Amino acid sequence: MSYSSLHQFGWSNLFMQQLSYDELCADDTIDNIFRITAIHRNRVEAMGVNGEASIIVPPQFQPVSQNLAVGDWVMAEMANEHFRLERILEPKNRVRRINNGLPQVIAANVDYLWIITSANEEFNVKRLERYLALAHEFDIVPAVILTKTDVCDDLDHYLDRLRELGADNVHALSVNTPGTVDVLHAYMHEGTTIALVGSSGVGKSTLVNAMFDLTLPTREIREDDAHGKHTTTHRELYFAGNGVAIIDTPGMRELQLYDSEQGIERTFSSIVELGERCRYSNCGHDNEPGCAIRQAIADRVITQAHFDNYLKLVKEEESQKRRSLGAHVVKEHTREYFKKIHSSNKVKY
Ligand SMILES: Nc1nc2c(ncn2[C@@H]2O[C@H](COP(=O)(O)OP(=O)(O)OP(=O)(O)O)[C@@H](O)[C@H]2O)c(=O)[nH]1
Ligand SMILES: [Zn+2]
Repeated sequence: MSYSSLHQFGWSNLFMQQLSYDELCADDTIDNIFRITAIHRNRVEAMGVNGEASIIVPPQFQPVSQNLAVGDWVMAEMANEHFRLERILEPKNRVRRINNGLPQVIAANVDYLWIITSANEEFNVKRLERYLALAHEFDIVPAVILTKTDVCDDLDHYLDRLRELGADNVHALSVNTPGTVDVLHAYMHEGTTIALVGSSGVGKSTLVNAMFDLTLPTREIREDDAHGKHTTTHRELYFAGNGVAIIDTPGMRELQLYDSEQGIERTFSSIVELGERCRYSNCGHDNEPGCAIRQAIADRVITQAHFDNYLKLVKEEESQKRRSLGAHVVKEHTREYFKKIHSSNKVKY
């Protein structure tokens, strides 16, 4: 079996180069390489060249939710007829969030984030901005996909709002309008990993089923745990026939931003740039004279809602930092943050 047979699951040189010379020489190394498809309390489900396997996670990698995510590449050894996790390969990226005050990893090695929204009352620019910030923070290429354009009376309204987002990849389509989904083929090459986000009912499953050789099963799988009790678990990564991996996790839907300062800056780059032009370096963008942000809102260059959402995300980011790092660090962080916004750092008259 050659390593190229792992490409369909997303294997690349990034992982290959983490193997030692001895590992590369050994014939059976490839049988011990897996990509995680589901996470449980003490074990993970994974895909390898010989098919699916269940891998026991020993104590040094616990708690599983903080150390491993769907999409991770791992190495495991067979012991007593069970695979045991030995090593986690350094990922290309990892999506994190805070859950009950603790950082949790929810997905790893993601190439594209398909941010799905529908052309109806579900549509919400603030939510889209939040998802864009998430993608930027974790180095994932975002694509905003507007669905259900076939049942919408005023498509221009939605297209205008999308334009205001300033995102690079924006697509409007409907599974009922032949040809409109074809633009998405540009994202679908062998070895690519696409994660889906979007509210319930926007058409995520419908789109995946239309685009891929794959039927998304019902999300909840009943199974027996070690004590014979029923637990509900989630399968979260699927491989489509064309070698594309799809990540669809509840965690992504409940996302809160974590350590997302850079993502916020990139998503709201126009606001950050405007802030540098305020007359006073410590401008609170409230009623100060010479505030470039207030002026831009008055001139309709940016909307009040866009600025409010920016402030909300900055505040959310700070309160999460406070919870996870302690108040002292947040104070320092906030100072640095605003220093950066006012990097020109001089008062202009
Ligand atoms: N008219 C129209 N209906 C669509 C389109 N895409 C999806 N739908 C319908 O929207 C409803 C919800 O679609 P789903 O694919 O189940 O939505 P989802 O985002 O996967 O929802 P969850 O699984 O709850 O997260 C279904 O009744 C679909 O038939 C579309 O392009 N046009
Ligand atoms: Zn200002």
